[in-house]
Amino acid sequence: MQVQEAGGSEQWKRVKKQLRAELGDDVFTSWFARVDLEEHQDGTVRLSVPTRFLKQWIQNNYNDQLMGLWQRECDNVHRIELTVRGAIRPRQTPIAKPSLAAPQGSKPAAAETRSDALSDAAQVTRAQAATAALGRGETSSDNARDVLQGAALDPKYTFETFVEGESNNLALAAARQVAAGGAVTFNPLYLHASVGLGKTHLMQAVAAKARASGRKVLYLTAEHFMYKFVAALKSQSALAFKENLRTIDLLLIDDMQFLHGKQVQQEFCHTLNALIDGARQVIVAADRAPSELDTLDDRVRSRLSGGLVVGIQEPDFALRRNILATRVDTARKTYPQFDVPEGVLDYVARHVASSGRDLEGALNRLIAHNQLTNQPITQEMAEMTLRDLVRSSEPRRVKIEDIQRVVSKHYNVTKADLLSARRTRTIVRPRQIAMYLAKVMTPRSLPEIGRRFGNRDHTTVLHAVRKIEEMARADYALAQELELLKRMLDA
Ligand SMILES: Nc1ncnc2c1ncn2[C@@H]1O[C@H](COP(=O)(O)OP(=O)(O)OP(=O)(O)O)[C@@H](O)[C@H]1O
Repeated sequence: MQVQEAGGSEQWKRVKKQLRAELGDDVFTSWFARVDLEEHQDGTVRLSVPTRFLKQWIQNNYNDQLMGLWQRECDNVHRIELTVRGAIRPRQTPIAKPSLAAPQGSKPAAAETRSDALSDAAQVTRAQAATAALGRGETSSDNARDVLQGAALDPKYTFETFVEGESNNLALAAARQVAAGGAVTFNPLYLHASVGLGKTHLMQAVAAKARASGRKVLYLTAEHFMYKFVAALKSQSALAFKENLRTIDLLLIDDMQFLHGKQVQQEFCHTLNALIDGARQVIVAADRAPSELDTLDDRVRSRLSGGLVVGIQEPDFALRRNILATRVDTARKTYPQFDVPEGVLDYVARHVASSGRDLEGALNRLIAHNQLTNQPITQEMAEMTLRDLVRSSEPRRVKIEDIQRVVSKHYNVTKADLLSARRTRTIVRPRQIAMYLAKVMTPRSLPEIGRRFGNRDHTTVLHAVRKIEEMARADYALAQELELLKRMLDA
């Protein structure tokens, strides 16, 4: 057996110096400040760390880097071994005297056994106590513990109040399954949608349900996560922060698009890996698909895409109408006299088309108007009260004539064909598309659109709008074509 190579501590010093240069002070301090060299013998470098968590973390995330740096120092190194120091073992001088060198594995094995007898919770407490004992003060351990508190949940956001529609049914089903617990199947679950389409509502519904069933849940926005992480780094309690995160059963990160900063992303990725590898559930929500999160590091993006990615589309008329009806029912619990005629609900659902948030805003405005003026809610009152909202939700100021011109040119039919009663397929489809575009791109009502398309009934227009919405959901090429037409009209 080869005895301890002289100069190991010098080598370890250089390895640490290089690690610090490569990782930066903050990351180096949070992971490597408490790593000691125990032995360097027979090509094996034995390092010790204070907790099992730290051992696993370094093994999972920094093993190759450590190996590379050691091999630069000494090319016979072929193995890095990490062991957990016992809680009360006095710190040893890194290099044992040659005559005292223990047989390979004997001491670390004992240390490991002692440490394994301690629960994870005890280790976390110990890490925090150690941090405090190092004179880093109350704030560091407070910060670390504080991470588990997460952001407050809005009691309104439950599965019961979430309205299902074609644009969100897959996301809802996945969220329900995750909330129910059991075997972890989609991990991470990644929900994406543009603003106000119900991501936060669904995330919080999952969090509330999982928490009620006794699971340890942490719901944070990405900004919140960054803030906590940076605060932990500043107070030098990053290790306890990460150890605490590791005890979570379900981690939910909202508004992922706001996660910035290389170091924070790196740490988030490590946390993600640790949780997923430990079969803990992670749910992430963002305003776009992972592939479009261009501020994110490739590794984070790829890990995020590795579970189930589900988009929530814009609500169709039926869903908007149902969301409104549900909201009216809820409002009636507080204002029993609140009454919204069906026609007004249709009007709001048709004209406030962009998101759940806008629908809610529109309804709140009707309630306020009704309460403050005692005026009943009528079509006229709604049109007046929601004037600016309807106008601002009009995506663009496009004229029906422009739509007819662009569509007829694109599909090679005449405008007269579009307005005619002819029912050949080559004319029916472009006509329906033109009516659909008139609905989504102009503020015109269905009867008015009908009139402008050869005096058709408003139900014919409604049928065309639904038909095209339905086809575009199933047919990606058609959805693309509609986008193209919209862009041409928008130019
Ligand atoms: N399907 C739905 N059923 C009931 N309410 C909904 C639905 N979709 C959206 N909402 C409501 O619309 C509002 C906005 O939704 P939410 O905050 O969840 O959107 P978001 O996608 O997280 O948007 P942002 O990215 O802007 O945060 C909330 O009040 C929510 O309850």
